[in-house]
Amino acid sequence: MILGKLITFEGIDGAGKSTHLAYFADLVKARGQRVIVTREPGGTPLGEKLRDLLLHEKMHIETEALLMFAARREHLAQVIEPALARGDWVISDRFTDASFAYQGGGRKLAEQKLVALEQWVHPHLQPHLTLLFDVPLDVARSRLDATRELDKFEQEKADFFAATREGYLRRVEQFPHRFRVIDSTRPIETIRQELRDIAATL
Ligand SMILES: Nc1ncnc2c1ncn2[C@@H]1O[C@H](COP(=O)(O)OP(=O)(O)O)[C@@H](O)[C@H]1O
Ligand SMILES: Cc1cn([C@H]2C[C@H](O)[C@@H](COP(=O)(O)OP(=O)(O)O)O2)c(=O)[nH]c1=O
Repeated sequence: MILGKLITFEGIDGAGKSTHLAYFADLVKARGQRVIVTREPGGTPLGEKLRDLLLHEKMHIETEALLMFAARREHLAQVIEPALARGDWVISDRFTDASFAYQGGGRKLAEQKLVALEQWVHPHLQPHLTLLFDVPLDVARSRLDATRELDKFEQEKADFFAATREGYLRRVEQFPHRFRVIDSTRPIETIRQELRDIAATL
């Protein structure tokens, strides 16, 4: 049974979603809600091992998609489903929309294969709310370059990220009721104000 809510954060690398995750979790906690903050790929000991492989090893695109969903299956079983059944809220740094955007959009894996995996791994569960942090590619790239050592995905070329961003925007068109697109080119404080407004409506 689902008593809690699943809220997911999405966006291309460098869009700014990690910057806002803890802030948003605190807003929800301040409303008296128990909150679990987690991430994908990862969120469990096995999932974190799979994350390490996914972010650093070269592999076939279908292997990549299958491992993303394998990590997700474990995450659902160990963390997300028990939390939602307790009535806790789960805020996840990425979930299945990332597979549609990165493996579907970026890597061009057939969408029907991803739909089949989604049907297998979580036929009934969808996020209650998904915040998509959206920025043009050049903004995301300059933010990434400024800060960190790049993993396998972050080393991809601009056309990969253009296709990934398009993949996310297609998901918004398909499921407009659960997405909020955040214009992440604005200053952090302006985005925080929008997050406060969103948290107040939950
Ligand atoms: N609205 C913003 N304006 C300016 N810089 C930002 C903004 N949001 C995030 N950043 C910076 O961009 C970089 C990438 O942000 P991060 O949250 O790690 O991205 P993501 O988790 O989406 O990959 C960080 O250095 C962060 O401080
Ligand atoms: C969940 C998920 C992530 N990814 C990718 C997107 C990211 O490039 C990478 C890890 O995500 P993320 O945790 O956002 O990386 P970082 O902490 O470095 O910002 O995994 C997929 O390709 N498919 C998926 O289903």
